[in-house]
Amino acid sequence: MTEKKTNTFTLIRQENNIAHLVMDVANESMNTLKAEFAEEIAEVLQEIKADTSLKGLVLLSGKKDSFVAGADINMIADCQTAEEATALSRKGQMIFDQIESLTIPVIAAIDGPCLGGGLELAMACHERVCSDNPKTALGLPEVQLGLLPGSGGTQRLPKLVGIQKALDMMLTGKQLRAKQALKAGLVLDVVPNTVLVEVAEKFILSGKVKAGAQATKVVKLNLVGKVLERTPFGRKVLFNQATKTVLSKTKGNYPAPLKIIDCIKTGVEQSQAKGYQLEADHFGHLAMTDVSAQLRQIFFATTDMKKEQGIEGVDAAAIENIGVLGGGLMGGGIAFVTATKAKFPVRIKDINQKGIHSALKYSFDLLNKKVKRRFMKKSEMQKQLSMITGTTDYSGFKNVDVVIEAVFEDLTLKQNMVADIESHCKESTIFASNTSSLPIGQIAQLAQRPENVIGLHYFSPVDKMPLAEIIAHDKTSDQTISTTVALAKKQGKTPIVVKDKAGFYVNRILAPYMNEAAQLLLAGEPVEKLDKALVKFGFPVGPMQLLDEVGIDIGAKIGPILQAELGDRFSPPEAFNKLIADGRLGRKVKKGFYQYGTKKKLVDETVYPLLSITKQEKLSIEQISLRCVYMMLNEAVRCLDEGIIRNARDGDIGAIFGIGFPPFLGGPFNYIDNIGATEVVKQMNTFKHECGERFAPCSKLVEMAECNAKFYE
Ligand SMILES: C[C@H](O)CC(=O)SCCNC(=O)CCNC(=O)[C@H](O)C(C)(C)COP(=O)(O)OP(=O)(O)OC[C@H]1O[C@@H](n2cnc3c(N)ncnc32)[C@H](O)[C@@H]1OP(=O)(O)O
Repeated sequence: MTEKKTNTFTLIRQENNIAHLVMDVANESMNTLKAEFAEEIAEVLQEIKADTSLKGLVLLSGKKDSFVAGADINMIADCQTAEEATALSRKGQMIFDQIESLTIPVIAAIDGPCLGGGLELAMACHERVCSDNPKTALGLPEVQLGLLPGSGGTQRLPKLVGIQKALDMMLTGKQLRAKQALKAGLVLDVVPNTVLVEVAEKFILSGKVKAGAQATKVVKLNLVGKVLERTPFGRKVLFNQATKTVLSKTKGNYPAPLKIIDCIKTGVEQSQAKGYQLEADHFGHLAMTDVSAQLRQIFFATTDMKKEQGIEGVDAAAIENIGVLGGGLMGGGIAFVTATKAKFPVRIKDINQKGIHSALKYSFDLLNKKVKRRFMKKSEMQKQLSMITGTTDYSGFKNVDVVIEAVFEDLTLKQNMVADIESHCKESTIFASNTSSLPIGQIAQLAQRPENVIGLHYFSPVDKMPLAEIIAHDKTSDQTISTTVALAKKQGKTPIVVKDKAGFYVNRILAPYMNEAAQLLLAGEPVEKLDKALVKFGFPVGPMQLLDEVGIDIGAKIGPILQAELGDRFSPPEAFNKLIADGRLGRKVKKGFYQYGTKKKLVDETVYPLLSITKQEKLSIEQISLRCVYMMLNEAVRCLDEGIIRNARDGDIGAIFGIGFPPFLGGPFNYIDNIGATEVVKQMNTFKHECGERFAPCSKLVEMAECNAKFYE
């Protein structure tokens, strides 16, 4: 065995004349691709080419459980000009071309994440094989950073999996698990990681991997697929449809998806060389956009947040068993993420069997979907379901470490639950309330061990929404905070620690925005126009639809609580009581601002006479969105000023992950920084003059405007 070593790569020649090229970036937990590797790779390739007795090459990672997480995002963020970023892309393309043009068979042995530039590298190899490690994932997530695959990915992926699948992967950034990658034809086989390299070698020795095979690979397609991908007319339909879908989803706010389509189309219809050129040019341009800068910022922020403990220096207590009180929609969702993501056994208590069944059904339905799609084996589903059990008394609660309460929003009921848990569980058991509006301090008021009481506020649907608010009251212990943060992270959530004041952070900034939309409706602006305005601005749904989804009664219940503690800008419009009296509670009763049961989404026009509204369109879409959004911005700044959130970063991530604040704007604080506090204050004063005192900019914002300050320096 001979060896050649550079900083990052080790080339080890095996006795069977196959060489292993091991990538291991020094001092980093994961491999990422950097421009400076070009010289190291050139050196290694020269060595490989010089050895004429080599039969093949296996490319693998020296890191445990991870292959290559893509190009180094810091390196892209450091580019000062589009030309610089284009040059980076060109360099990547050229290096990968050199790997592809090796005359010995090259196979990538993938264990763990193989993303972005990492997958582009693997696709430049002549074949790929991956492990069945649950961490193995193959994808091109560049679009989520406002970029496109810039090292040949837009050209190679369509050749390997077909145009439709490649469009789907690149436009959504979705990652394929091992089995999905096999089904898509992206890998030759899926094997346990203990034999991964051995199998890769066997593929070379058996002749299954051939140098130059990429060029002749024919993707398996059904008849419709052949018509769509292999005829000019079919491809025209395909690309037009993809463009239409992108525009309807992005409302023109995200430039990367259209550029991705452009690159694929150019490569397929013209030539690979033109495709490469366009890919590099578009990559350079996209890297310089504000959209990409904001999306990269979100990546950096969430990576930092993964490391935070809740309270610095205070370790979380060990947890093994979780209890959930209430088997409703929230309780069911919490049990699901606890059992399937955190992998803790869950004991659900409800007052009746029906509640327990509905919680179990929640998990069954979600897991069964995976089984039906063949993403999961039935035995695995059964194993996961067996982690969730139910009771109508407190049997099985003696050993739970954390109890998450998800019962009705009733203070006395919740205080009784605290007392129950204190008498049925261990002294150390944490009581975490999923309340969305009641102060945690009041829930803990009668507690014997208030230090164990905390808020853990999830968003619906729990299995999808990534945020959790962790609310400490005055007496919550530091260890309770760190333990709850650790639990939320294990459940797959991004937690933010917030102060115990009405509405916490997310609902507090949402309420004035929703109220403003209600004011606009009462002034005659049509329901669908309000929703269209905010969707165009970048929210996933508009305020009227959101009210229908959440429940008009829920909004009405939270409003007065916020008003009592925070003032009149939170007073919900009185006219909305008529909606509740009319039984118009939203989607759950199939009666709200919209009609339900119709094919097309239609406004229920009877809502106008019910609220004594005469429709009259006075404002533009832009004016509508600004009025709603500026109310939210102002409240977010107040939250920062009052210490409700710890910093602007938490406020931005909270708004994006909890409400769907447009990610491309980077969250309320990044957005204000971009517009400039002075400009925001000026606009708010204009609104104040036109619409009333509720638009008065808060003192912190005024102060920032005066000294031209930013939240992020
Ligand atoms: C030209 C090309 O086409 C352009 C590109 O490739 S752009 C990059 C595309 N790749 C991506 O978007 C993947 C980004 N990374 C991820 O999604 C996640 O890190 C992951 C799924 C790979 C792993 O997640 P997880 O196990 O939770 O680990 P996580 O804490 O996020 O990351 C571990 C470390 O790797 C770093 N890292 C991961 N991917 C990185 C990347 N692409 N660039 C820079 N750093 C990266 C993280 O910053 C973190 O660093 P730290 O230890 O110093 O804090």
